[in-house]
Amino acid sequence: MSTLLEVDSISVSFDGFRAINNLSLTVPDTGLRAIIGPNGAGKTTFMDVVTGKTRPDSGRVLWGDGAMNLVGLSESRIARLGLGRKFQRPTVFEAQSVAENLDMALRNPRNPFRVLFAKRTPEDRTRVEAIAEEIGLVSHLGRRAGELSHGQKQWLEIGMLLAQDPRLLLVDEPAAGMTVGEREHTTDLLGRAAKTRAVVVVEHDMEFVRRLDCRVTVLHEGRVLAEGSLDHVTSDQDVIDVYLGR
Ligand SMILES: Nc1ncnc2c1ncn2[C@@H]1O[C@H](COP(=O)(O)OP(=O)(O)OP(=O)(O)O)[C@@H](O)[C@H]1O
Repeated sequence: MSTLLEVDSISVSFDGFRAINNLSLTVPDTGLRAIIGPNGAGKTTFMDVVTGKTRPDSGRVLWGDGAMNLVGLSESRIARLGLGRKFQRPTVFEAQSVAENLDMALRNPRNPFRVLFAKRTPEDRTRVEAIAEEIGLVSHLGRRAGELSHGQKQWLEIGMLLAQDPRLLLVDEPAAGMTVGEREHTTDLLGRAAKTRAVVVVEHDMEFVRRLDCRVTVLHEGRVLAEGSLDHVTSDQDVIDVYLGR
């Protein structure tokens, strides 16, 4: 395993308030990582910096074998390098079928001419089915996305990101609003996706993080408070104090 992403000493201030304070962390090229932290810990700002939405005041975000610095690159350029971001709310094309949503995602990113001129090839169809299988929606391929449950829409959107074959998938609170069964399915799905790429899950829900069974980074006031297994970080006195609001 080698390092895919290295966040090196980044700081972000909003009107003099330090949302991220000299934060450093590394993400290997495969496997799951959870980032947790109380409200205002800087989780969203962290994702915004990595994806190019927010430019840090200082620090570097290094990517891939060549340690390319992503700071200053546009969001679309960073996405094309292989960084996919799943926002909290599902954004799928509700009027289109599950298959059409996956198909569009498959054709969309790298080559716009392909989207304009290409017919759907047998390979595309096979790939759509493989992704539907992976996200557990193979029996729903013909359904309109708008008819899916909240959890199914989230899986579809994850599938649309997987169609673009990202090297890193950043997922914001995937378990929010899901039933227990949907959460289990989501854990399995993310675990499978992380076998061949890095998956970083930003989450509030400790139970969900426990099921992910992965290394956890706890953020607080814009810095890393603790890192390790969930058992390790939840027995850390600083983490206990922060979570109990002491
Ligand atoms: N655009 C902004 N302008 C001013 N302050 C901001 C801005 N964005 C974030 N902040 C502040 O920076 C801090 C970190 O916010 P951030 O949204 O990154 O935390 P978070 O861990 O994602 O919190 P939550 O779990 O509530 O979403 C907070 O105190 C927040 O109020």
